[in-house]
Amino acid sequence: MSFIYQRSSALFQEAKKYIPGGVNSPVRAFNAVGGDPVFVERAKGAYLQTEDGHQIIDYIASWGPMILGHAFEPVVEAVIKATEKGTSYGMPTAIETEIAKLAVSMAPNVDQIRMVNSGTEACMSAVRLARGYTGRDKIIKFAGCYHGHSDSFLIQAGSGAVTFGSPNSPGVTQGTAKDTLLADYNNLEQVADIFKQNKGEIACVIIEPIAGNMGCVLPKEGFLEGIRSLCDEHEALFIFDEVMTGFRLARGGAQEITGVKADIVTYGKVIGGGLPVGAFAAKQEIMNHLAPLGPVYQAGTLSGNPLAMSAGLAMLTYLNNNPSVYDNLAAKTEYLHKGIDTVLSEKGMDYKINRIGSMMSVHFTDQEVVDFASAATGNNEWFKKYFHGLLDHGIYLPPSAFESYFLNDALSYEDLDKTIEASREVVAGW
Ligand SMILES: Cc1ncc(COP(=O)(O)O)c(C=O)c1O
Ligand SMILES: N[C@H](C=O)CCC(=O)O
Repeated sequence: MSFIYQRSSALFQEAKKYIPGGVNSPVRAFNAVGGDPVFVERAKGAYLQTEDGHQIIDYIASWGPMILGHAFEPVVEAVIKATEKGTSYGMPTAIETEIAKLAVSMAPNVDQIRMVNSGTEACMSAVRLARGYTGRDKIIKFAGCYHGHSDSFLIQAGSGAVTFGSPNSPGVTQGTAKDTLLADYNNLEQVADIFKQNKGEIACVIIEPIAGNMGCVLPKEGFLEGIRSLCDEHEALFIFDEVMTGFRLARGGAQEITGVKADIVTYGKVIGGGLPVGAFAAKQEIMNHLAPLGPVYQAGTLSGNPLAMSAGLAMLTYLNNNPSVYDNLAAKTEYLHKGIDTVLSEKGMDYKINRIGSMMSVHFTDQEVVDFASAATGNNEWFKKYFHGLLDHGIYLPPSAFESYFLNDALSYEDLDKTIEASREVVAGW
């Protein structure tokens, strides 16, 4: 079987005339896997309907937000209802407090939350808040972690930045770059060394507590706990970037799963129910430093937009009332993991599969994938063949090895079996 994407290719050619590279976010362009991207016409549940009329199984869920599947009824209804009342006011609304109250009741260790429009904004604002709070400039980040495209983070960044070979983007000034100090994921000694060499200068450590932008990479036991202690010892703040993991891995995200407390937590994706939302949250004592209460300025014309808040509220309400979703998702992800594991091991291939909750990634390498360097040992030719092979069978995986799969609750075991069988057929000929 081979799906044809003629209309997608034509649409891509047209798009390239008016949009740089034909896309509004680089990873969509398929540069890492070759070929033309698939254009989507609509989506429902676990399936994307392509512009060529094919129904394909979706494993990216809009890069995470669509945890309950596409066009989830309660979210769609909430957005329609909100739209009928008006699309933006630039004035406070009751729904902003409603979603804030619910979000802080689900997330551990935070009292208040501020809504923004993207994960990038959330992380950028969280770091500014940490700098304003501590009166220090330097931050520590980890190679292969992606915190959006704000200047301070485009230093050895993961996701599209590394996929496109510019983890350190031109346009980021030396002045900005010098304040971002780098460590390897899962290397606590390096973090301790950086603290030692920059005594009294580190404002914060920002991390994906469970990483999803170099594939899915899990923290080793003691790693996050060790950073927590270092931050306490040096009076620096610990920022968990939970843009991917927040409300996805558990009601309380990675903080709940790891048991490690962050000082500031950033959110995105699921919290917006598929609309453009980001957020950052902390204890009141830290949040009091934000304008209009404190001197750290942060703002947004469309922040707390009523459509976005309605979508987010419907999504969080469902997840809060149906915690079994998380167990179901974890069971489905484990099933897929085991199925692909069997196929690849029977074939005698070098591979590693990392998984937690509803996130996983397949790495074509013989090394344990624990940081960016080990993720980069993956055989990209195999990755491309695997990606296109599955796409030919109507299965859409993330089009880069430096991304995670995101499973959604609408996926059936039949969909998972189809994916496993397709994997078997794809690698059979290798
Ligand atoms: C962990 C993480 N942080 C931040 C971001 C930035 O979010 P956005 O793309 O909404 O700006 C992303 C995704 O892009 C992400 O995965
Ligand atoms: N890894 C990124 C977000 O999670 C991928 C989405 C994008 O950059 O468009």
